[in-house]
Amino acid sequence: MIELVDIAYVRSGAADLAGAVRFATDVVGLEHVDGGEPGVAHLRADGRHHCLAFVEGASGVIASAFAVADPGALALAETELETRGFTVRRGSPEEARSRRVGEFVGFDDPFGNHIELVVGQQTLARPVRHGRGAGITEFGHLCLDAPDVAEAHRFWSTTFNARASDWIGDAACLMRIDEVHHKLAVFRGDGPGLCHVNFQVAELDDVFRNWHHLQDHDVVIEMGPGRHPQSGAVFLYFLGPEGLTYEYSYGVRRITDEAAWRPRFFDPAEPGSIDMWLGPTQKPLTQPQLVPEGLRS
Ligand SMILES: CC(C)c1ccc(C(=O)O)c(O)c1O
Ligand SMILES: [Fe+2]
Repeated sequence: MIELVDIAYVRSGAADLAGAVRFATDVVGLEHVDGGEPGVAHLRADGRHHCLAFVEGASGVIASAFAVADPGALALAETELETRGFTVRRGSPEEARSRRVGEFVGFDDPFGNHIELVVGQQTLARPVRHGRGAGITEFGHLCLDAPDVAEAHRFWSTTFNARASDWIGDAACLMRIDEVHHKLAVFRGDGPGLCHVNFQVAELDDVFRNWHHLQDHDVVIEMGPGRHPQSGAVFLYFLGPEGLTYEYSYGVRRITDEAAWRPRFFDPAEPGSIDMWLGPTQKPLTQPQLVPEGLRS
């Protein structure tokens, strides 16, 4: 069993690199950390050097990365994945530099999502210079697509230390690797992909202020503001360039009594199972079946 200690970053292709960076800073509120690396832009939300990297090229996710504890744990993870039949590739020193990590390995999960395991992700001591005062405090979670959510859970919970916190039928599984209700989610999709990246904000007011800001700037709101019954967080999903969906959320649950927590099963057809406030979906999050019938717009 490989122990993931945190999420690290998402690396994504951007056909219009400047446009993707402009949106991530001026609209989302991330910091552009100028690394002087042509064709690569690093975006920062918290102490991590970056949690999102755009690489000039075809749009779409390149890798989703998780941290393991140390180089010994990474070497063991490499062996374990190979024993389980995965083809694992060690990143070159140059690739590691671009990711601001000490070392990393990459492999494809059973559905074709490219995953990187990293050690020594760089921390920046200075405060985040937010592109806009959106209230972002942290890179909250990443959500992958997979055609079979139960199978994806089996993979993440047997190969790794991920535990199901809650299920939304066979449409989604929310998994924790520490006390936070989920840092990894899997959402049913036709194939592999990145469903969304989540950023936590400091206050409830930030969600609503951001909602107005996004509307004022003609950003496509995909869902929200609403409240997820799973994590209890107030959320807002919106669409950025390159097809990347962002989520702001406030107030995610922490599971502090590990032994007492039992995953719950929410029926996606039941009103309120995604949004306790029963809000409409302006643009469905890829999968219309997630939105209860009658609430679909
Ligand atoms: C609809 C998606 C998969 C979802 C569901 C619930 C939560 C939450 O409880 O916070 C999310 O963050 C989601 O992205
Ligand atoms: Fe989410």
